[in-house]
Amino acid sequence: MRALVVTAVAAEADSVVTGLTPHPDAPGPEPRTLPGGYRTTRRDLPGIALDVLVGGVGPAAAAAGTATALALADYHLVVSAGIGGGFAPAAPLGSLVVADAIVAADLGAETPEGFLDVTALGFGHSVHLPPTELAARAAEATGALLAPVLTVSTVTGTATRAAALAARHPMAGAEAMEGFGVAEAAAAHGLPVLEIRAVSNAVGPRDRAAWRIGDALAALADGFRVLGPVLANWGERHEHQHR
Ligand SMILES: O=C(O)c1cccc(C(=O)CC[C@H]2O[C@@H](n3cnc4c(=O)[nH]cnc43)[C@H](O)[C@@H]2O)c1
Repeated sequence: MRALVVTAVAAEADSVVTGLTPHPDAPGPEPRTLPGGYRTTRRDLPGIALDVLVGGVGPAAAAAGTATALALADYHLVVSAGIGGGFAPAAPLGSLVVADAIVAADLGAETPEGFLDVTALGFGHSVHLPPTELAARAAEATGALLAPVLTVSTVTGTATRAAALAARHPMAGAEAMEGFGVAEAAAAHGLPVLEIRAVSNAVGPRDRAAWRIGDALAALADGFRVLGPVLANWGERHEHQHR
Protein backbone atom coordinates (compact mmCIF):
# COMPACT_ATOMS: atom_id res chain seq x y z
CA MET A 1 0.00 0.00 0.00
CA ARG A 2 1.37 3.45 -0.96
CA ALA A 3 -0.21 6.65 0.28
CA LEU A 4 0.51 10.27 -0.61
CA VAL A 5 -0.12 12.71 2.24
CA VAL A 6 -0.35 16.35 1.11
CA THR A 7 0.04 19.32 3.43
CA ALA A 8 0.10 23.03 2.69
CA VAL A 9 3.23 24.05 4.60
CA ALA A 10 6.38 22.41 5.96
CA ALA A 11 5.31 22.73 9.61
CA GLU A 12 2.27 20.56 8.91
CA ALA A 13 4.38 18.02 7.01
CA ASP A 14 6.79 17.92 9.95
CA SER A 15 3.90 17.10 12.30
CA VAL A 16 2.67 14.35 10.01
CA VAL A 17 6.18 12.89 9.70
CA THR A 18 6.60 13.05 13.48
CA GLY A 19 3.40 11.06 13.88
CA LEU A 20 4.58 8.53 11.29
CA THR A 21 7.97 8.06 12.96
CA PRO A 22 7.49 5.53 15.77
CA HIS A 23 11.16 5.43 16.76
CA PRO A 24 12.67 8.93 16.78
CA ASP A 25 16.12 7.36 17.25
CA ALA A 26 15.64 5.72 13.85
CA PRO A 27 13.85 8.56 12.03
CA GLY A 28 14.00 7.37 8.42
CA PRO A 29 14.95 9.07 5.14
CA GLU A 30 15.65 12.78 4.92
CA PRO A 31 13.30 14.96 2.85
CA ARG A 32 13.97 15.15 -0.89
CA THR A 33 12.78 17.59 -3.53
CA LEU A 34 10.59 16.62 -6.47
CA PRO A 35 10.58 18.37 -9.86
CA GLY A 36 8.79 21.64 -9.32
CA GLY A 37 10.48 22.12 -5.96
CA TYR A 38 8.04 20.09 -3.84
CA ARG A 39 9.52 18.79 -0.59
CA THR A 40 8.60 15.20 0.12
CA THR A 41 9.48 12.87 2.98
CA ARG A 42 9.14 9.06 2.93
CA ARG A 43 8.05 7.02 5.91
CA ASP A 44 7.60 3.24 5.86
CA LEU A 45 5.31 1.48 8.31
CA PRO A 46 4.16 -2.16 8.35
CA GLY A 47 1.96 -2.61 5.30
CA ILE A 48 2.19 0.96 4.03
CA ALA A 49 4.72 3.36 2.48
CA LEU A 50 3.81 7.02 2.82
CA ASP A 51 5.18 10.08 1.06
CA VAL A 52 4.46 13.36 2.85
CA LEU A 53 4.40 16.24 0.37
CA VAL A 54 4.42 20.00 0.98
CA GLY A 55 2.03 21.13 -1.74
CA GLY A 56 1.44 24.81 -0.97
CA VAL A 57 -1.42 26.90 0.39
CA GLY A 58 -4.78 27.01 -1.37
CA PRO A 59 -6.67 24.69 -3.70
CA ALA A 60 -4.75 25.50 -6.88
CA ALA A 61 -1.31 24.95 -5.35
CA ALA A 62 -2.55 21.81 -3.62
CA ALA A 63 -3.90 20.39 -6.87
CA ALA A 64 -0.69 21.19 -8.75
CA GLY A 65 1.55 19.66 -6.10
CA THR A 66 -0.62 16.56 -5.73
CA ALA A 67 -0.82 16.03 -9.49
CA THR A 68 2.96 16.43 -9.81
CA ALA A 69 3.58 13.73 -7.20
CA LEU A 70 0.93 11.39 -8.64
CA ALA A 71 2.53 11.65 -12.08
CA LEU A 72 5.88 10.53 -10.66
CA ALA A 73 4.90 7.46 -8.64
CA ASP A 74 2.05 5.00 -8.14
CA TYR A 75 -0.16 5.41 -5.07
CA HIS A 76 -3.33 3.76 -3.80
CA LEU A 77 -4.63 6.60 -1.61
CA VAL A 78 -4.22 10.36 -1.24
CA VAL A 79 -4.67 12.19 2.07
CA SER A 80 -5.08 15.96 2.51
CA ALA A 81 -3.82 16.84 5.99
CA GLY A 82 -3.19 19.99 7.97
CA ILE A 83 -4.63 22.59 10.28
CA GLY A 84 -8.04 24.11 9.77
CA GLY A 85 -10.75 26.24 11.24
CA GLY A 86 -13.36 24.50 13.35
CA PHE A 87 -17.08 25.17 13.29
CA ALA A 88 -18.08 25.71 16.92
CA PRO A 89 -19.22 23.99 18.99
CA ALA A 90 -18.77 20.73 17.07
CA ALA A 91 -15.03 21.16 16.45
CA PRO A 92 -13.21 22.91 19.30
CA LEU A 93 -9.58 24.11 19.23
CA GLY A 94 -7.11 21.20 19.21
CA SER A 95 -9.66 18.66 18.02
CA LEU A 96 -9.47 16.63 14.81
CA VAL A 97 -11.98 16.48 11.96
CA VAL A 98 -12.05 13.72 9.34
CA ALA A 99 -14.02 14.55 6.22
CA ASP A 100 -16.98 12.45 5.20
CA ALA A 101 -17.31 14.94 2.35
CA ILE A 102 -14.73 17.32 0.84
CA VAL A 103 -16.67 20.37 -0.32
CA ALA A 104 -15.63 23.27 -2.58
CA ALA A 105 -17.60 25.81 -0.58
CA ASP A 106 -16.87 28.99 -2.57
CA LEU A 107 -16.55 27.60 -6.09
CA GLY A 108 -19.53 29.03 -7.92
CA ALA A 109 -21.40 32.31 -8.33
CA GLU A 110 -22.91 34.92 -6.05
CA THR A 111 -26.41 35.88 -7.23
CA PRO A 112 -29.12 38.19 -5.86
CA GLU A 113 -30.82 34.99 -4.71
CA GLY A 114 -27.67 33.72 -2.98
CA PHE A 115 -24.66 31.49 -3.77
CA LEU A 116 -24.89 28.90 -6.56
CA ASP A 117 -22.18 26.22 -6.55
CA VAL A 118 -20.69 24.85 -9.76
CA THR A 119 -23.03 21.88 -9.67
CA ALA A 120 -26.05 24.21 -9.62
CA LEU A 121 -24.44 26.22 -12.42
CA GLY A 122 -24.01 23.05 -14.50
CA PHE A 123 -20.23 23.37 -14.63
CA GLY A 124 -19.15 20.27 -12.76
CA HIS A 125 -18.99 19.03 -9.19
CA SER A 126 -18.26 20.60 -5.84
CA VAL A 127 -18.03 17.51 -3.59
CA HIS A 128 -15.66 14.56 -3.33
CA LEU A 129 -16.62 11.68 -1.04
CA PRO A 130 -13.89 9.77 0.79
CA PRO A 131 -14.39 5.99 1.11
CA THR A 132 -17.09 5.63 3.78
CA GLU A 133 -15.41 2.81 5.70
CA LEU A 134 -11.98 4.47 5.66
CA ALA A 135 -13.29 7.83 6.85
CA ALA A 136 -15.28 6.18 9.63
CA ARG A 137 -12.32 4.05 10.80
CA ALA A 138 -9.97 7.05 10.63
CA ALA A 139 -12.35 9.15 12.73
CA GLU A 140 -12.87 6.35 15.25
CA ALA A 141 -9.14 5.65 15.63
CA THR A 142 -8.16 9.31 16.00
CA GLY A 143 -11.16 10.44 18.04
CA ALA A 144 -11.98 12.90 15.27
CA LEU A 145 -15.33 14.38 14.40
CA LEU A 146 -16.59 12.83 11.17
CA ALA A 147 -18.10 15.69 9.20
CA PRO A 148 -17.88 17.64 5.93
CA VAL A 149 -14.70 19.70 5.53
CA LEU A 150 -15.14 22.86 3.46
CA THR A 151 -12.44 24.06 1.07
CA VAL A 152 -12.30 27.83 0.59
CA SER A 153 -9.91 30.14 -1.21
CA THR A 154 -10.31 32.83 1.43
CA VAL A 155 -10.16 32.18 5.17
CA THR A 156 -13.44 33.17 6.79
CA GLY A 157 -12.94 36.35 8.82
CA THR A 158 -16.39 37.55 9.86
CA ALA A 159 -19.38 36.20 11.75
CA THR A 160 -21.55 36.96 8.71
CA ARG A 161 -19.45 34.78 6.43
CA ALA A 162 -19.27 32.00 9.01
CA ALA A 163 -23.05 32.05 9.38
CA ALA A 164 -23.55 31.93 5.62
CA LEU A 165 -21.28 28.89 5.30
CA ALA A 166 -22.91 27.16 8.26
CA ALA A 167 -26.36 27.82 6.79
CA ARG A 168 -25.33 26.19 3.49
CA HIS A 169 -23.43 23.37 5.21
CA PRO A 170 -25.08 22.84 8.62
CA MET A 171 -23.11 19.64 9.30
CA ALA A 172 -19.69 21.13 8.40
CA GLY A 173 -16.96 20.42 10.92
CA ALA A 174 -14.04 22.38 9.52
CA GLU A 175 -12.83 24.85 6.92
CA ALA A 176 -9.48 24.73 5.16
CA MET A 177 -7.96 25.67 1.80
CA GLU A 178 -6.52 22.56 0.12
CA GLY A 179 -8.79 19.52 0.40
CA PHE A 180 -10.81 19.97 -2.77
CA GLY A 181 -7.69 20.68 -4.81
CA VAL A 182 -6.03 17.52 -3.49
CA ALA A 183 -9.23 15.57 -4.16
CA GLU A 184 -9.49 16.84 -7.74
CA ALA A 185 -5.95 15.68 -8.49
CA ALA A 186 -6.61 12.31 -6.81
CA ALA A 187 -9.81 11.85 -8.83
CA ALA A 188 -7.96 12.67 -12.05
CA HIS A 189 -5.71 9.70 -11.22
CA GLY A 190 -8.60 7.45 -10.21
CA LEU A 191 -7.59 7.40 -6.56
CA PRO A 192 -9.57 7.64 -3.32
CA VAL A 193 -9.00 10.60 -1.05
CA LEU A 194 -9.22 11.34 2.66
CA GLU A 195 -8.95 14.66 4.53
CA ILE A 196 -7.99 15.20 8.16
CA ARG A 197 -7.76 18.58 9.85
CA ALA A 198 -6.51 19.65 13.28
CA VAL A 199 -8.43 22.68 14.53
CA SER A 200 -6.19 25.75 15.00
CA ASN A 201 -8.91 28.39 15.23
CA ALA A 202 -12.64 28.93 15.23
CA VAL A 203 -14.31 29.74 11.91
CA GLY A 204 -15.58 33.27 12.42
CA PRO A 205 -14.35 36.78 13.17
CA ARG A 206 -10.63 37.10 12.48
CA ASP A 207 -8.75 36.94 15.79
CA ARG A 208 -5.11 36.00 15.28
CA ALA A 209 -4.45 36.06 18.99
CA ALA A 210 -6.95 33.23 19.38
CA TRP A 211 -5.24 30.94 16.87
CA ARG A 212 -3.62 27.88 18.47
CA ILE A 213 -1.45 26.63 15.62
CA GLY A 214 1.06 24.88 17.90
CA ASP A 215 -1.67 22.90 19.64
CA ALA A 216 -3.19 21.99 16.30
CA LEU A 217 0.15 20.79 14.93
CA ALA A 218 0.61 18.61 18.02
CA ALA A 219 -2.88 17.17 17.54
CA LEU A 220 -2.06 16.45 13.90
CA ALA A 221 1.04 14.50 14.92
CA ASP A 222 -0.99 12.56 17.50
CA GLY A 223 -3.58 11.77 14.84
CA PHE A 224 -1.00 10.32 12.48
CA ARG A 225 0.47 8.16 15.26
CA VAL A 226 -2.70 6.10 15.05
CA LEU A 227 -3.71 6.79 11.45
CA GLY A 228 -0.82 4.92 9.78
CA PRO A 229 -2.06 1.43 10.80
CA VAL A 230 -5.65 2.38 9.85
CA LEU A 231 -4.54 3.36 6.35
CA ALA A 232 -2.44 0.18 6.04
CA ASN A 233 -5.31 -2.05 7.16
CA TRP A 234 -7.74 -0.40 4.79
CA GLY A 235 -5.21 -0.70 1.98
CA GLU A 236 -4.78 -4.44 2.53
CA ARG A 237 -8.46 -4.88 1.76
CA HIS A 238 -9.01 -2.22 -0.89
CA GLU A 239 -5.82 -1.30 -2.74
CA HIS A 240 -6.68 -3.68 -5.61
CA GLN A 241 -9.82 -1.62 -6.29
CA HIS A 242 -7.80 1.40 -7.43
CA ARG A 243 -5.09 0.94 -10.01
O1 LIG B 1 -5.71 35.71 9.27
C1 LIG B 1 -4.54 35.59 9.70
O2 LIG B 1 -3.82 36.50 10.12
C2 LIG B 1 -3.95 34.22 9.65
C3 LIG B 1 -3.14 33.77 10.66
C4 LIG B 1 -2.63 32.47 10.57
C5 LIG B 1 -2.93 31.63 9.48
C6 LIG B 1 -3.73 32.17 8.50
C7 LIG B 1 -4.06 31.40 7.32
O3 LIG B 1 -4.57 31.91 6.35
C8 LIG B 1 -3.75 29.92 7.38
C9 LIG B 1 -4.25 29.25 6.13
C10 LIG B 1 -3.69 27.86 6.08
O4 LIG B 1 -4.11 27.14 7.26
C11 LIG B 1 -5.31 26.41 6.95
N1 LIG B 1 -6.34 27.03 7.79
C12 LIG B 1 -6.25 27.16 9.12
N2 LIG B 1 -7.35 27.71 9.64
C13 LIG B 1 -8.16 27.98 8.58
C14 LIG B 1 -9.46 28.58 8.48
O5 LIG B 1 -10.11 29.01 9.47
N3 LIG B 1 -9.98 28.66 7.23
C15 LIG B 1 -9.31 28.22 6.14
N4 LIG B 1 -8.08 27.66 6.19
C16 LIG B 1 -7.52 27.54 7.41
C17 LIG B 1 -5.50 26.45 5.46
O6 LIG B 1 -5.73 25.17 4.94
C18 LIG B 1 -4.21 27.05 4.92
O7 LIG B 1 -3.27 26.08 4.58
C19 LIG B 1 -4.27 33.44 8.55
